[in-house]
Amino acid sequence: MRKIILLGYMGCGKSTIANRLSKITNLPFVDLDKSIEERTNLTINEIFKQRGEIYFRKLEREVLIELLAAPESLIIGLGGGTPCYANNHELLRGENILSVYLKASVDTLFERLVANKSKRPIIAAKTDEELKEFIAIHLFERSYYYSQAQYKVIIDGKSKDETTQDIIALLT
Ligand SMILES: Nc1ncnc2c1ncn2[C@@H]1O[C@H](COP(=O)(O)OP(=O)(O)OP(=O)(O)O)[C@@H](O)[C@H]1O
Ligand SMILES: O=C(O)C1=C[C@@H](O)[C@@H](O)[C@H](O)C1
Ligand SMILES: [Mg+2]
Repeated sequence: MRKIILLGYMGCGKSTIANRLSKITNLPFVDLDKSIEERTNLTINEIFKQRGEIYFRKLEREVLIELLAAPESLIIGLGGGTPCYANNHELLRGENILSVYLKASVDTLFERLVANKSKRPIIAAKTDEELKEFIAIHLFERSYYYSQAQYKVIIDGKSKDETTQDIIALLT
C-alpha cells in the first residue's frame, strides 16, 4: 500500500502538516519520532542522553523499515535527520512511496526553533547566536539527502493550509 513520506529539517512542519493531511485523506499519520518514543518508553531527549545518538540512529532505521513494510497506507513524518543517516534515503525510492521535502529557509527555521529548542537534543544546548549559524551549516550539509525526495514543497511565507494543499495537489 501507499506510503506518503514528509521529510525536512527540524521545525519545517512535518508533524503539523502530516496531521492535517491525515484528516483530509483519512490515512493514518505515524510520526517516526513518536513511534521510537513509544517503543522505548523514553523521550527522544532521554534516548540521546542515556543511550547515545548511534543507538538512536539504529533504532530510527529499524522503525522506518518496519513502517515502510506495513500492509496499510500511511502518512509517515520522518525525524529531521532520518534521510541523512545509514543510506536511509535509498529506502525512500521504493515503489508506492511518495516522498515530499518540506523546504524551509534558514530564517524560517531559526524563527520556529529559537523558542523551542529544549525537546530537540541536537540544538538544545546552543545559544540563540550559535543556533542560526548552526542551522545554516547543518541544513547545507543535509540538503543533498533532503533533495533526494521525489517532490519539494517550499514552505516559507505559506500558511499551514497552503502547504497542506500543495501536498494534496501532488497526491491526485
Ligand atoms: N506553515 C506553517 N506556518 C507557520 N507555522 C508553522 C507552519 N507549519 C508548522 N508551523 C509551526 O512550526 C513549528 C514546528 O512544526 P512541527 O513540530 O510540525 O515541525 P517538525 O518538522 O515536525 O519538527 P521536528 O523535526 O522537530 O519534529 C510548530 O510550532 C508549528 O505550529
Ligand atoms: O534533526 C535531527 O537529527 C533530529 C530531529 C528530530 O526529529 C529527532 O529525530 C531527533 O531529535 C534528531
Ligand atoms: Mg515532528
